[in-house]
Parts: sequence; C-alpha cells; structure tokens
Amino acid sequence: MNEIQSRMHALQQLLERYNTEYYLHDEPSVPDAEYDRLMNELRELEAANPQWLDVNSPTQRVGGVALTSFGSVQHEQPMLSLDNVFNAEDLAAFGRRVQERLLSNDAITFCCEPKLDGLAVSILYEQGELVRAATRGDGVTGEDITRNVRTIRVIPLRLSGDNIPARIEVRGEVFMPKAGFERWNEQALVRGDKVFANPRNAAAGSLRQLDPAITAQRPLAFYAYAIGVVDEATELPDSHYARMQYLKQFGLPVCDEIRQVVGVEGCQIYHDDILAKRDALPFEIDGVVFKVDTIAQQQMLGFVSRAPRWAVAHKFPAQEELTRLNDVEFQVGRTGAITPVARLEPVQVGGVTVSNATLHNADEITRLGVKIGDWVVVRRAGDVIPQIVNVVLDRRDASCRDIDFPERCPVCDSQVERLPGEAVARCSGGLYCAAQRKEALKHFVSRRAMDIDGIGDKLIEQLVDHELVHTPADLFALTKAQLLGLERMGEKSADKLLNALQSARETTFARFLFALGIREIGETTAQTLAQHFSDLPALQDASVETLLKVSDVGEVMAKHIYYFFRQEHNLEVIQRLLAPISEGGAGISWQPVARVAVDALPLNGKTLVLTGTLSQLNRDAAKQALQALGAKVAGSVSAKTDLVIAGEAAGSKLEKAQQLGVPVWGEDELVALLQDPTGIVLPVKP
Ligand SMILES: NC(=O)c1ccc[n+]([C@@H]2O[C@H](COP(=O)([O-])OP(=O)(O)OC[C@H]3O[C@@H](n4cnc5c(N)ncnc54)[C@H](O)[C@@H]3O)[C@@H](O)[C@H]2O)c1
Ligand SMILES: [Zn+2]
Repeated sequence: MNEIQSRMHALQQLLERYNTEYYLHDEPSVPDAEYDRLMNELRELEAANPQWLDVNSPTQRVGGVALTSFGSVQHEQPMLSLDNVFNAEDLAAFGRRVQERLLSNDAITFCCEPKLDGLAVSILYEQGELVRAATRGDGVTGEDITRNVRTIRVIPLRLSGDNIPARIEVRGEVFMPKAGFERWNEQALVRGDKVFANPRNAAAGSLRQLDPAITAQRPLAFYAYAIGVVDEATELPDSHYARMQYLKQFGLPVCDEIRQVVGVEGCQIYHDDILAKRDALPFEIDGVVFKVDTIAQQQMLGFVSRAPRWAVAHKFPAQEELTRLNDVEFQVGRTGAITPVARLEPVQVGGVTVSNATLHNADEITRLGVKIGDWVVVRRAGDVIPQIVNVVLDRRDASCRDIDFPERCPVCDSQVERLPGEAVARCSGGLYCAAQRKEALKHFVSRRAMDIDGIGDKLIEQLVDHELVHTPADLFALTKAQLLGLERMGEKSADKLLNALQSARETTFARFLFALGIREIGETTAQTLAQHFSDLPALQDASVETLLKVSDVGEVMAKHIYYFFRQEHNLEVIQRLLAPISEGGAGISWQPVARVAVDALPLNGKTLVLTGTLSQLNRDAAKQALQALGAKVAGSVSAKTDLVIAGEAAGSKLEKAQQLGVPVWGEDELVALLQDPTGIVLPVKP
C-alpha cells in the first residue's frame, strides 16, 4: 500500500467507527464538522484515485446500520441521504447541474425547508391507521420502532379528513424541540442522570429505546417532509410543496417554514433568512434543504447511490467544534459561587470565535472526565454560554493533567466551602472577598439589615469602583470630602448620609447578624440565633452541634454559620465594625438580648398571621416583635393558625380565619400585647 492508499484506508476505518458511534449508539465522539471534513477528504482522494475506490467505502453508503435488537423493516423505496453544500458557490454549481440535466433554461422552482436535526423515520398508514414505523437504518433495512413512534403525541395514530389513501408511507424527522431538550437536561442534572450532548442525540437516543415507555416520557416532535410509497389508486399532487399541503390535511404536522422559491437565488435568500432566525426557532436545525419542486423534474433527475440529484442540504456553520483545553480557571461570582471556566484554543463555532466555555462545577468535571490538554468538543448554540460536550479520549496523550479544584478562593484566599449534596462550591469570605464585595455591601445597608438610609445600589457601585469602600467597616469611615467627590452627590445628601451612618451605629444583635450576609441566614433565623445566644461571642464560638440545637437551624445552616466565623478575614471585618471609633473602628453596638429560655417566651409555639394595613405599627417591626416573643408569623391562614391580627381593609385571610373559627384581633389589641407581653392571655380557639 502506498501513502495515499493507506490514508484512504485509515479514513474509511475512522469514518466507519464514527458511524457506529453516531448511528448505532447515538453517542458521537467527534463533532459533525470533523466528520464532514474527514468525509470530504476521503471523497476527494477517491475522486482523484478512482482505481482504489472501494464499493464498501462510507462515501458510497447511507449512514447507519439497523440494530438487530429491534425487528427489521425492508424499505420498499430506499431512504436516502442528502448531498451537502457549504457556501453560495457550491449552491450555484448545484443549480447549474440541475439546469443542465433538465436541458432547460427556464427558471426552476425549488421547495425550501429547514433541515431539522433529528432522525429520519418512515411511517406507514393503511386504511388511515398507523401500522408500522421504521428508522432509516442503512437506507434499505431499518429498525421497527412502531411502538416507540406511537408514543409521540403529534403523530396521528389515525389520519383524519377526506379521501385518505388506502396505503401511504409518510417520511419525516423526529426531533426534540429546544425547550424540551433544555428542560430534560436540567432535570437530568438534578437527578444525576446522563445529560444529552445535543438535541439530535437526544431525539435518536430517546426514540431507539427497546422500552417504548421510556420514549413516551421524552419530549419528542415530528415534521413530515416526504412521501414514500402509496397505493396505485391514489393520485398525488404534482409538486413537492403541494404534496406537503396534502399531508397536512390528514392531520400530519408539516413545518410552517416551508416555502416555494424561484432559482438558486431564491434558495440563497431563504438560506440567509432562516440562518438569521436560527436561534429564535423552537427547534434545532443544521441547515436548510432545497428540493426541485416539480415531481416530473425530480423523476428526470433521479438518484445516485446515496442521495437524490434533485435535492441538496445547505449546511449552516457548525455549532460544535473540536479544540484543545489549554487550562481551567476558577471564577468567583458575586454570591461567592466558584465556577470553573475552560480556556480553549480559540476555534470558530457557529460563526464566532470561542475561547472560553463553562464547566459548571466540580461534578461536571468529574462527569466529563476531562483533563487539561484534552481534545474536547465545544458546543455553542444561540446565545447560550459555550459548553464542553465531551472529551475525545483517543486523542489524549501523556501530557494531559488533572484539573484540581481549588481549596482556597482564587480572589481572596478564604476557604472554599462545598456542602455535601450541593453541586456548587463557594468562597466563605463573604464579608471580605473582592468578588462578593458589592453584593455584600448592598445587603449590609439594606432596610432589613443595618437600614442605612440614602445608600442605594448605585452609590455602592460608585464607592467600590472609586476604592473608597472595601468592606462594610469602611462605610463608617467615609468623610464628607470623599462623598462630595462622587458623581451627583450634593452637600445635602452627603450630610444626610453621614447622619444615617451615625444613627445606624446603634442597632440590634439580630439586625447585625442578618447584615453579615451569612449564607441562608435570613431575618427570622438571625432573630432566633440572637435570642438563643444573646450575644456575638457565644454564637461565634458555637460548634456545629451547638448550633443544631437552635430551633429551625438545620445541618446546612449550621455549617454555613460555623464556616463563616472560622474565616480569619470575616473576623477581622467584624472586629473593625465593633471596635470603638476612638480605636479606628466603626463603633457599632447594641443592647445585649435578654436571654430567655425559649419555652419561657410568652408566644412560644403559637402561629400568628398578620393581615390588612396597620396604622400605628410598622408591619416588619410588628412581625419582628412577635417573633422575638417566640411566635411563628405565617403568611397564610390554616387550621393550625392560633391567631389572626387584622388591620384595616383585611380581605381573604380574614374571611378564611372566620370560616375556620380562628380568633381575630385588631391592631389595638396587638399594641397592648407588645406593650406588656408578660400578662397576656391569647384567645382560645373554640
Ligand atoms: N459526529 C459524527 O461522528 C457523525 C457520524 C456520522 C454522521 N454524522 C453527521 O451526519 C451527517 C450525515 O448524516 P445523514 O446521512 O443522515 O445525512 P444528513 O443529515 O446530512 O442529511 C439527510 C438527513 O437529513 C434529514 N432531514 C432533515 N430535514 C429534512 C428535510 N426537510 N428534507 C429531507 N431530509 C431532511 C433526514 O433525516 C435525512 O435523512 C454528516 O454530515 C454528519 O454531520 C456525524
Ligand atoms: Zn473569595
């Protein structure tokens, strides 16, 4: 064998293997673009060296093989593939070939359709009943998937309308619409199931299931695009377009984007239009298909071994490509989530250069089994962030190395925390980490936290961007001169702000705790914790076991709290917040919470609901005061509610309370209760 022969041989073997992965296992290891390149290379070698052409070459055959575990179906008319063009020149050449073969100078009408990315099926109807469905297989023999196809809701089991042919074979594409694909994958990630690489593999993998009950759960759809055999008595319309309308009247779904155009110029315009709306279409397409519309002309043109001469697929830029993973960097989001980002050897995907892709989290890295230096398939569809779909394992070499997930935050060096059962790893330096700074500050000043009036999100952005504030403690060191240097900050607002900061120094332990922004610690938990520990040192020193003893504090919360107070950086910030002004601190202080045993609280175990408008009390304040007395304040009335407090214009909740016989108080009674909670007697339910 010479060099060319051995290259041809190698290409044949490689393509053969890729065919098996793609058609038989619905799990390709290389992107279509790579497959197409290799296929083209082989075609060119065969064209230049016809003496070495092998009749069994993958270039000579229609794709797949039928899996023997399904019954087999002999196609009465072969199911062929399509020739491809990738640009306007090749399309023009196709137009010229058609014109020449038809010996015609007249403009030719083409029928244009999206090229759906799923798999071809043949569905046979007899006396209007669906009797058999098959895959394309190798074009001659397909797999019997009748029971699977029956589960696809959009495919009629019985045709409707008049003049139904005695026998008709409908051909079309089974596919998974984008929405269904995305939803399916999201749920699969949560369940820990296998995610599909792309909608085409999803459709093929779902349809070719030995258990049709599995197919039934998958969001599959179908569009018809051809007619196979029909009984002799049936006369079909004489153009492809009219035939598609004919199928529609029997209740068969046909794509709305189908159009008739004149000449390859019309085809090119159609191509450009569909390409422009590719991302907005509800289904995945990998190109458009042009078919000579007149059936008589189709018959004159005929077929070559694997494809008709009267049709061509104009492929779009590939959405998947092959490239190398050069490195992995870890980014810290504004809430501390740490995301591995793949740095790729730049590659064109879907018409743009891609050099980064997300790896989501540590689980995804494990699932992919990817290493730095690997060849990977990247996918970029629409404006979704590029993803790594799979690793091409047989291209892995000894230089590849493992990806180490960092144990410390790459931005602030705090410990990285990953709780069991959670996919996301996070930086635990919430108060200190530069990546989380803005979010932490916005939360810190918010109304329910430190309640610092006059500091909005915009101002926080400015303060951080001007490097005036790094941690919450810096807020309290701001000077009037610094504030006046900011955009749109007048004398008056600056004074107001400084006053607000001054009065925020005196706060409550619960508010302060909530303001720290410890993960999952909301307002209510902060109050419970304040009540339970009465002051900061006790809480700071608490072990996970001690924290778990607090009502409503579960494993996850306890660990978040524990981690938070183990971070040197967080402690430094807290220390500065609490140090007296004379020592350069922010001077924040509060009255220690009187420590009361929980079961001694007057409203312990009671569930209250606040509804309507309160005129003397602020609703949040009332809620907090009730919680401090041990009550649970719920959002809706049920049989478990002990008391409803109804302000003015109370509506459905009040009605519900009356229906259920839950006692109702007015605002005055609430005020009296809060003034002297010790001697209260709650009304008893009848
Ligand atoms: N990645 C891999 O390893 C791998 C392996 C094998 C094949 N492939 C991909 O598959 C392609 C070859 O597959 P193929 O032989 O099925 O050809 P094809 O997908 O290029 O075109 C033919 C198919 O297009 C589909 N189609 C969609 N809309 C249609 C319409 N409106 N009218 C007619 N047909 C329509 C039908 O299923 C038909 O069988 C390759 O170009 C490659 O991209 C990839
Ligand atoms: Zn950090």
